[in-house]
Formats: sequence, structure tokens, C-alpha cells
Amino acid sequence: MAALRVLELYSGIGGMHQALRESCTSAEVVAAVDVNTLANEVYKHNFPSTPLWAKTIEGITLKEFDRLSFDMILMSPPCQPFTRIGLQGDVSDPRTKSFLYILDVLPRLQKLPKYILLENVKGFESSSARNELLRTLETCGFKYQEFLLSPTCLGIPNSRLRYFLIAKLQQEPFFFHAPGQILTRFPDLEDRIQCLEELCKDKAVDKVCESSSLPSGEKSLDPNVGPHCSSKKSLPKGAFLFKLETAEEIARKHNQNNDSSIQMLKDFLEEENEEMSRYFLAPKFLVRYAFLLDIVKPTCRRSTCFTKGYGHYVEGTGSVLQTAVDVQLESVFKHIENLPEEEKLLKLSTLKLRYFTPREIANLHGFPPEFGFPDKVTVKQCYRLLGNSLNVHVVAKLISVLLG
Ligand SMILES: C[S@@+](CC[C@H](N)C(=O)[O-])C[C@H]1O[C@@H](n2cnc3c(N)ncnc32)[C@H](O)[C@@H]1O
Repeated sequence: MAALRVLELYSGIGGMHQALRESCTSAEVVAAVDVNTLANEVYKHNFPSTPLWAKTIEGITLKEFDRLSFDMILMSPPCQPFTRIGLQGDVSDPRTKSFLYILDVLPRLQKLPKYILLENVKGFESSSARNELLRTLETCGFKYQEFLLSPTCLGIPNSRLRYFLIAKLQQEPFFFHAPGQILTRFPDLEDRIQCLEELCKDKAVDKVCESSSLPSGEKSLDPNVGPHCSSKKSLPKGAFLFKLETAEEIARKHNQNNDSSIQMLKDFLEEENEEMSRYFLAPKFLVRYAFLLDIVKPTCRRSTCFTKGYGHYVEGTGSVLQTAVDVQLESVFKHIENLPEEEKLLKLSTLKLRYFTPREIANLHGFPPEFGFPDKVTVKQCYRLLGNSLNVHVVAKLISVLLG
């Protein structure tokens, strides 16, 4: 079979390209498009032979799109218009303009692509942009399925709940098709068998795969968000409230750390060495923000989503690592608020807290060891680019599901 011709839109540092490679699909990225100069340099560094179009998507003409004659679109449109903490400008946000342009171009292409995969933040599913996307796909005759997935459903100790849509230009729906539902786990062989059994029983086709949508007891949704947050298990013995955390949060973290189906963070960490000193949290910063930090140890089986503000803003941008593994977090934080500043600092310093390195975040995001950044890219810029990127393993698996 001829290699698939893939168009990678909003290519950034090439998370989609990396995922395509990991999926072992016979494919060629015929063009990668992005306006960000730095992201483009990282892309070129890692995928030197891919044609990189450093221009806006809305600046590409229908003719140019047609000339590419692509079979597949991989895209992660800007997510700011849809984030829960943002203004949710949705289709009226200027950053959605290029996406609406793609939707406008799609039905007018000489040849429709056979496959589409889109990634965005949680929140996109309730946007007008998504409704517009579904309407366009239906008009063009695509069959599609939506997902909300986090790397935790692949055993990776990092929460990054994201919206995904896969679409194919075929008569037959996906075997796991769940009309009107957003799947919160990957479809598996069981779904296929069940699907076939149901078909054999000659049941109504639209009922075929209902069961695949919401599995019971599945650790599919991001454990940091939604109903899974409220653990029904009782607090671990001796646990108490500290560090501005509620009993519920402490219980949730405890449960996550005891979930042996998730790998430990230590599998993703670099060896501690002298160069790590640059990643340690500055004392002033520690005293000021310690209560807001999400602190994890190498033996933990969780970390929060690393965003583009990591290393710059504190709250909600990603976990920090406690490298003094024998120190009890509780003993450091208990009654700390009553201590004078110097003593506070002394206590906090015993934890030896540091940021995850860009390489460690890349590891958690599924980028292989050979994926790198040009020397001139600073650590902060790496955090920014990685925070904008995606989990390669999750997308690779979705590509396999889409083409399977
Ligand atoms: C969410 S990031 C995608 C990241 C990418 N998937 C990766 O792995 O790094 C969105 C990207 O879209 C790019 N972008 C935003 N608006 C654009 C436009 N109108 N035309 C081209 N690129 C655009 C940004 O520069 C950014 O790199």
C-alpha cells in the first residue's frame, strides 16, 4: 500500500509527527504548518526532511491545499479559546479563525482526506467550534468518534486530560462507535468481539457498541478532574490536613499513588547530577509559594499536567519533585505557618524540591530519547513548547485505532 500523505497543521514541535512515527504507519508528512519560529526550529531539528511551512494556515490557498493531495490531517488547533480557565472566546476568539478556515476549506477540496485526527483541551467538547466541526464532518460524509483521554489510561503517571476526535471517510462507522457519547478510554479487543457477537445476533446496528462508552471501574478519565476526584475510600490512617489540601485531595493522591497499574515517576527521571542544581526552587520562591505546590516523590504514580507556564507560574502548571525522599511532607508542613521566615525556609529546604527537567517532561509526554531541542533553546522555552505539545503515546494509539 502507498504511504499515506499526511498534512500536519499547527505542528508545533512535532508531537503529531512523533506519534505517527510511533504508530508504525506507512506515512509521509507532506507539509507541517506553524507560525511559531521557535517551535519550527525544534521541528526542523527533529524532522529535517519534512517540508515545513512557516506561515499561517489561513494564508494557505485552496489550490495549495489541493496540490498537497493529502490523505490524512493531524491537527492541534490553539486551545486558549476553549480552556476552562480562559475567557472561552470560542469561535469569536481571533485564534479560532484559522480553524474555521480549515472547516470552510474542507468541503471544497478536490479530494477529501480519508482520515482526520484532532486534539484539543477539555472544554472543546462544549464549544461552538466543535459543533461546527461535527456539522462539517457530517456534511462531507465522515464517520467520527470523540474521546476524552489522559496518559494515565496508558499507565503513565501524568494527568493531561485532552479532547480527541478521529474521523474517517467511510460508510461503516467505527466498531466502537457510540453515537452522541464521548469515550473515556481506548476501545479494545473486547469491544470488537462484543461488537461482532452483537452483529451476529442481528441486533440493531445503532445499538452495537453502546457498552464501549462508559466502562465500569475503568481508570480512564483523568484522576485529577471530574467524578474520579471524589474518592469514596476513607482517609489513610494518620493522614491529616496540611498544605491547604482538603481531605478529599489527600485521599485522591493517596489512591493514585497506590494504583500499581500506573508506572512510578522514577522510570521517567534523569539521574541526579550536579547540573540539576539549576532546577532547584529558589529559597524566596519556596517560602512564598510552598503551599501552592503539587509535590511528588520519585515513587509516586502521579503528576499534574505540565503547562506552558511551568517554571514560571506556580499554581496549576505542573508538579515539583521532592528529591529528599526520606523527609515526610507532613512533618515539614505541620504548623509551618506559625514559624518565622528563616525557620520556614530551613524546614522547606529539607525537601530538596526541584522542577522536572525538560527531558523528564518530554519522557512523560512520550517523546523518545533521540528527540531533542537545539542548543539555543532555553529551559523556559522548552517548558513552553512542551506544555503546548501533547502526549505522543496517546496520539499514537489513537492513530492506530483510526487506521485499524
Ligand atoms: C496547541 S499548539 C500545537 C502543538 C503541537 N501539536 C506540538 O506537538 O507541539 C498550537 C500551535 O499552533 C500554532 N498556530 C496558532 N495559530 C496558527 C495559525 N493561524 N497558523 C499556523 N499556526 C498556528 C502555534 O504556533 C502553536 O505552535
